[in-house]
Amino acid sequence: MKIFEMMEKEGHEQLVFNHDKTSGLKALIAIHDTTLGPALGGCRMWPYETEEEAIRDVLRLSKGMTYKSGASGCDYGGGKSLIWGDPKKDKSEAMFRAFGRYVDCFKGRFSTGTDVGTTFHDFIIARKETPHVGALPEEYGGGGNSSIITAFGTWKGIKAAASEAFGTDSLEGKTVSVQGLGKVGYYLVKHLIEEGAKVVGTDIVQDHIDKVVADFPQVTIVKPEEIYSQECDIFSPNALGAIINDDTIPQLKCKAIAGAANNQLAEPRHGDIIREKGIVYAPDYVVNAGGLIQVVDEMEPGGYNKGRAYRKAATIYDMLIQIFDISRRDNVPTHIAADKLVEERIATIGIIKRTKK
Ligand SMILES: NC(=O)c1ccc[n+]([C@@H]2O[C@H](COP(=O)([O-])OP(=O)(O)OC[C@H]3O[C@@H](n4cnc5c(N)ncnc54)[C@H](O)[C@@H]3O)[C@@H](O)[C@H]2O)c1
Repeated sequence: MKIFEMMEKEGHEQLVFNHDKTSGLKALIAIHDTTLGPALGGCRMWPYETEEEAIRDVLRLSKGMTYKSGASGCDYGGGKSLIWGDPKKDKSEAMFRAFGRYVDCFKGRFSTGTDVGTTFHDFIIARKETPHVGALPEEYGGGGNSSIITAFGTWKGIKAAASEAFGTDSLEGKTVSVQGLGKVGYYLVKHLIEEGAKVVGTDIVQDHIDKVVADFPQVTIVKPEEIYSQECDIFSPNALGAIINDDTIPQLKCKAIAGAANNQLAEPRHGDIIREKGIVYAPDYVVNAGGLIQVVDEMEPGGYNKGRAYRKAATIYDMLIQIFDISRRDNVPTHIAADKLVEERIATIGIIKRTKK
């Protein structure tokens, strides 16, 4: 494995190995690009089989964060941290304090928070050693449950997709099929119903379905495998990744896709195929940026401000409108247009920063 070659190819700035003998901490911190601002990215804890697998993952995820931060309009770059271990049995106070001290060495050049395998409890501990952690509960100055703002941003994303597909962003009378009625799905359904949309929903957990139906009895529930073929205007994936694939695309009857689930396209070519079918795709990492916007707001001087965070999350709509314009301008699918938007932003802001020096 040639680490420098990999970093050069993908444009990474830094990869730092952190080890603490007392707690057994083995952590990697990757910084991809800091042109727009300090790097931001969650901390994943996972029992990787090999060191190589962990390095590849942290480099890949940190690059993804450059695009996610850039598309959210925030002045942050991309980074990621990773603790090599089993989140079920390897965690300790000492481990997260040691991790916090390593994060602190970056002096704000990198900030982190929860991801797969870590929870806010871990970062309440790390916070004792560094201020550069976010995604904290309200009583610790954070924004609390990020699913609520993610659902708000997703609703704005659905409206932007509707505007592109139907020439109006009103969802009144439109049918939206929602896959996944979990933490984000529940609050998304609330926004949709309040706007007068017809909602078709599905989940694999009966308790999650029951909660939605109890509060919004007008929602029609279908079996999980039936969600793709629903007669609807918009399909909103809020459960799993890779659900836009060779099996599901022929079933789709929608005119737009917009949802919070990460990595919805099984492969990039599926973005081209849905475009050819005339379906507007709102890129997932733009639609689901609400949680990231909340974490960024926690880092503002004076701390988290809910009104400001929601105003910022509402601009997910404007970002998507720009992406649809680039898609038309350059005749490319929207997932490519989203990457272009970020790359153009990095190029122009990079020049402005040089001019000011
Ligand atoms: N919560 C956030 O702030 C946030 C931020 C960015 C992205 N996301 C992404 O949004 C998606 C939803 O996040 P969440 O926090 O609501 O997670 P969640 O686990 O609370 O909800 C996911 C729901 O999908 C259901 N589900 C799983 N497999 C399914 C299937 N085959 N068919 C139908 N339903 C199925 C689950 O039972 C669950 O109710 C995830 O992909 C997540 O990565 C979430």
